Amino acid sequence: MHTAGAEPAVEAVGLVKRYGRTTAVDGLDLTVRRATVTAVLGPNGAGKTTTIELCEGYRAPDGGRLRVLGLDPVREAALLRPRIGVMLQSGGIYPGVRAVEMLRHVAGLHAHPLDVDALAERLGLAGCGRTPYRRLSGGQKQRLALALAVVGRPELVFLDEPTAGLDPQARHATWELVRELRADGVTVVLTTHYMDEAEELADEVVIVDRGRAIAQGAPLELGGGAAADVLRFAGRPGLDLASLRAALPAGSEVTEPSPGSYRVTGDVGPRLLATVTAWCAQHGVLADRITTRRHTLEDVFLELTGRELRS
Ligand SMILES: Nc1ncnc2c1ncn2[C@@H]1O[C@H](COP(=O)(O)OP(=O)(O)OP(=O)(O)O)[C@@H](O)[C@H]1O
Repeated sequence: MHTAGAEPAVEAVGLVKRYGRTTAVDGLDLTVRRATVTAVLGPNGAGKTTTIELCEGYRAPDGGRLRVLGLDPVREAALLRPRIGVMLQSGGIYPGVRAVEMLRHVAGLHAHPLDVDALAERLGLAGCGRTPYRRLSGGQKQRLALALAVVGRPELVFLDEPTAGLDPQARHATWELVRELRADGVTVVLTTHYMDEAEELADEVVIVDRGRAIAQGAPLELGGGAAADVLRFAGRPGLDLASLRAALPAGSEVTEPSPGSYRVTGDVGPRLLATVTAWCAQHGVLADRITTRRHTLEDVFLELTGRELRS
């Protein structure tokens, strides 16, 4: 439907937003290509929601440059609003209004809306179509907010934590919808705390920390590809890492991100596992909860910031 234009869907350079003495967004750079899914990932308070609200034109930046679909989101809000879909985290909906009525009303404001009944059906809202908004469950409210964001067939959709608190079935229905939007040429920007969500859905992941984008790239590219693996184990705190490091094959690294929790990176295979357990045996350490897995975005975040993503 919408072809990928030359100009990005979102372009932020040195974006700044302050709330009193708190700098929520602190020189953030972000480029979102058209017809892609971009996941903005980061810990609580990193500035994700504020960034999205700036893009939507709900807040005015204190510094930097921001263009959304080539427009200034605040000064050209009247031109931008009809072209974007916004999923609000809460509020903004009259408590007495019925779910499907609301959806029909919003669809009616757009020239080429999606089919309301089909959308309600697939998001599991058909059964509660006559229920007043205030009586909907948290998950139903969330799915309605998603439906409202996309029903007008926008060019660009902002989804703030679209699957937070949803059950697995609703979560997968949401993912499916996001994939279809993308296939239809829609650009999707979503925030999430879930690594698997970012890895499943996103063409591009932006890791935000303390108001800045500290890394951006394709999930696999950021994760270092399948070759970069991690072995984790638990043991007593304060093990002699220098000694363990000396025993490991070249190219490996070991750290203790939190007391008693150890993380070994490198070519994780049977040899590395045997080396670690042999070292533990020699040093009277009962290694517990030994796991090996692919290097994830969570590991990338840890390496970039020295902190766990969810603290
Ligand atoms: N309306 C506001 N007034 C004052 N401070 C705010 C306001 N909104 C956000 N903040 C502060 O700005 C910082 C960034 O918040 P923001 O909600 O953008 O982060 P976030 O990454 O979306 O976090 P979360 O994952 O918890 O939703 C935080 O320190 C927050 O306390």
